[in-house]
Amino acid sequence: MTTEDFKRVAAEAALAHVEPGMKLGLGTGSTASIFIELLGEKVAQGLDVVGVPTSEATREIAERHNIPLTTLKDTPALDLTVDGADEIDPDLNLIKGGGGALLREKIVAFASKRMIVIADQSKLVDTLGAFPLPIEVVPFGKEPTLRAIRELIGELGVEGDVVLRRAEDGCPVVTDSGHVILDGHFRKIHNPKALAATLVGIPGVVEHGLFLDLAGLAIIAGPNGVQTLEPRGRSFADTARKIA
Ligand SMILES: O=C[C@H](O)[C@H](O)[C@H](O)COP(=O)(O)O
Repeated sequence: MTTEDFKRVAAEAALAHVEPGMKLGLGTGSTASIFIELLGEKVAQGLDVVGVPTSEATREIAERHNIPLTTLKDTPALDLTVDGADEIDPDLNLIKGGGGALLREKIVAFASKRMIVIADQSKLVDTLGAFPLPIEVVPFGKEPTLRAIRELIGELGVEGDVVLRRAEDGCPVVTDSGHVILDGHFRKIHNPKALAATLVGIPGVVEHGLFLDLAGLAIIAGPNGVQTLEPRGRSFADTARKIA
């Protein structure tokens, strides 16, 4: 089986958690896209759900599969978000944003009672950080923002450089919300909470790709089949967030 097959197996397993009437957060990326495609098949068979896309790319995919969509304005509280990740640690802390959708992904996950992360086994890590950490910043003043990030993470003892993400044509990648992305090549993030707190305190930083205490269940597929992981010491049921 290929990585694509594993992604499909994980996405299929996540479908079992979708119930009629649910309001869903629809993730972004290749794994989430497979989930959306499979969800579309269920919708075609009569499943009644509504979704909030986490990116314009996901909106297009969901529309193509005739999944009814809503907005956080009309539907501010969601039942479940299903999304992929770039890295997943044993506490189900995540790095997300490899595709640049981290801001909307985090807003949607935070508006959801529960979040399931789906992935192939290669995304499991002991310590986050081998995947560059995306940091979404306002274009205005991105140079001093970058300098401040370098300086303050240095004080935290986090090593590695932070670089502006560019597209193939050399231009900065611009997110759906009109921001740019800095990628932090930290190799190992030993204290994700401290790093997250430092980053959000820097003017110009809109969001970062550390998703801490958001995922309640990881569905991981690999050569040995599907494994489900819960955050250490908590069951998926306990992770339900109290939202309006
Ligand atoms: O911005 C992109 C998202 O955070 C994706 O969920 C993440 O990059 C994983 O994508 P994929 O399933 O394609 O590996």
